[in-house]
Amino acid sequence: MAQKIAKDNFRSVFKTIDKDVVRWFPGHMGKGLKQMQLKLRSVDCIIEVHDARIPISGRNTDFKYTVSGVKPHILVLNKADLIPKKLQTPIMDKLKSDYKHVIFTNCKDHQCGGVKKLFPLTQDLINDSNRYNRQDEEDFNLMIIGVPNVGKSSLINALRARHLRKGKASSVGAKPGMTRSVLHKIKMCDNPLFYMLDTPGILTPNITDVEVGLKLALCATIQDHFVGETIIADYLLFWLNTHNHFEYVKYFQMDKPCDDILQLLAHICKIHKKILRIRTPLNEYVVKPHLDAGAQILLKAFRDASLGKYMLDESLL
Ligand SMILES: Nc1nc2c(ncn2[C@@H]2O[C@H](COP(=O)(O)OP(=O)(O)OP(=O)(O)O)[C@@H](O)[C@H]2O)c(=O)[nH]1
Repeated sequence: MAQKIAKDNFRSVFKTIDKDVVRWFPGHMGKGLKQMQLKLRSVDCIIEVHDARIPISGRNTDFKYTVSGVKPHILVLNKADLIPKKLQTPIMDKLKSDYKHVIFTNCKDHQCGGVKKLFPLTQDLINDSNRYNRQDEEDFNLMIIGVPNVGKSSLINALRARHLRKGKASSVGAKPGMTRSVLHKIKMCDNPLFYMLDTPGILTPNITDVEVGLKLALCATIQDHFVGETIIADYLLFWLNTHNHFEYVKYFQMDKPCDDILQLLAHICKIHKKILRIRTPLNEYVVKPHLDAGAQILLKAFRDASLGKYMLDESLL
């Protein structure tokens, strides 16, 4: 009840920023998309990876018209360990008109059922498809696509560990934009002979909806400093409050929920001792909370699920 009363005064709309804040489409992404299109003739199946925390928001719909269409296509929703498991079926139901084949994976766990299922499904879809110019080829080429930082390299490594017992072929990074070398061909499996074309993460060039852009930022598909840690943290607080997820109150040892990001960040700085000492022109020191450091702590707690497992598109199901 206390939470209900507090929430009545909270924001119901997030309206602080300009659309341009979430627009980020570096040159290498445009170049990458063109190179992917050129390689399509030699591809037998497309594996599109997306973040399971935003299964509906932020998928690059350009893929559908440019690199996909006639080829078998599987949507892999990775980082499934970060969302409540019970949401997997409703998500598949919601996506079924766009994607016939959806698999949930957790690349942190090589025994994960989704990683095990992926290649048998790929093989079935290729067998049932028209390979056009590639009918006589004995090897199968897969292309992995997706927006940055959704775990494409991690999935390649997990599949290679499973099918080839090999170590890392693709570098994994916590920051988006790690994979820039365009269209690396990587052996994935001997029998059947599968190769994977690794591609750089490509964001949709026109993020028209600010909330979609902020969800992409919250899931670290856009580098934090392009949007600003405090703005992303503010959106997280807004999202948690509007979806009645108040686990942060206990996690950050607060008395009650709050809707003011500066108040929350100041509190986090206090308990984590993130304080800045600033010298004044009069040679005196003032102390103030290191708000960016507080925002990073809050974002990290969301991203590693310490605050709880959340699926940011839950109201779209
Ligand atoms: N919790 C969790 N984290 C994951 C999973 N898969 C990948 N990660 C993490 O997500 C981050 C990005 O992983 P990458 O594999 O580098 O992602 P990518 O899509 O290749 O990134 P780009 O090269 O930027 O396009 C890393 O910090 C990984 O450890 C997963 O299934 N669960």
